[in-house]
Amino acid sequence: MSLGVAAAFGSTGSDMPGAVKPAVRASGVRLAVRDLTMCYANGHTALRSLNLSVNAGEMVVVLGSNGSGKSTFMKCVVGLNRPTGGSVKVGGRDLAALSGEALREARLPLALISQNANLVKRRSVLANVCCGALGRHRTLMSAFGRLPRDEIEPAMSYLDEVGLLHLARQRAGTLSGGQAQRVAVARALAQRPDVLLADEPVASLDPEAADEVMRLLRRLATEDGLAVVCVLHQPELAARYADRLVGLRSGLLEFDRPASDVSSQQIAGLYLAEAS
Ligand SMILES: Nc1ncnc2c1ncn2[C@@H]1O[C@H](COP(=O)(O)OP(=O)(O)OP(=O)(O)O)[C@@H](O)[C@H]1O
Repeated sequence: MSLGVAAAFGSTGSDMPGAVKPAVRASGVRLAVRDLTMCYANGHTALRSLNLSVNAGEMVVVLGSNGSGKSTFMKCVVGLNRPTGGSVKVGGRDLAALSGEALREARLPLALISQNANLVKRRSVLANVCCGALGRHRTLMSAFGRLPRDEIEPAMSYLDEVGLLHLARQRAGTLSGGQAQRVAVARALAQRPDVLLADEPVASLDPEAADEVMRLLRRLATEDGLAVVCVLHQPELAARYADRLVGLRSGLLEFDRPASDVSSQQIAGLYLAEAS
């Protein structure tokens, strides 16, 4: 808990009631994808027997050209697409085998950040972050328009975590693109996930803002023990921040290796091969 949050609550920090410090997660596999296959209704197979494991504290970046299956992969993992084969295990439960309330509950440890921050522009930054907690408090949906009181203090600490505590009371519609994306990260943290999925989180950001968001994701993996899976179209950012690079081509896993072992030729080949 930073002095900033402590000051906002007139406290010295650790003695604050209900203070939330992001827990450093125990090590171990957080996401285990086995033989993941997705064949769309039109007969197009977008993923072919994909295998991927992500540990706590690890940051994996998925690369691949347009149409290689990156978004399909993310949607299958988070349960927005029902895979036609394979398993997606989170916390020991196979999301691919669940539906309805059981799926909703089982995917609570997963948080997704998209290309657009999708904030409610007319509401405050703080209110937007609190919204991330709604999945854990379903009855709060009925109190729409009011901040869940118990979640305000943690939300402030998540804002502090992304370096935007000073903007807590500002309307979300006034933020820059980079700030909005960092608020989206704070909103994801309010969900208290074990696995953070980021689908092209820097696509609409300038290089400086993109770097800031990537640094943040890296820190959440290293310091808070989150398992981070990020889809990027910027190989140079991927090489700079990821522990592992995963290359997709036509729905197939082309490589899954430590970032330092992947050559620029291999990355270039990923895109050239897809085009041919
Ligand atoms: N709902 C759908 N029905 C049929 N085919 C689909 C559907 N969604 C995606 N596809 C196809 O599946 C393949 C993979 O698409 P996907 O969106 O996962 O690729 P991507 O790697 O995320 O691409 P991009 O980098 O352009 O976002 C593409 O050929 C796409 O046309």
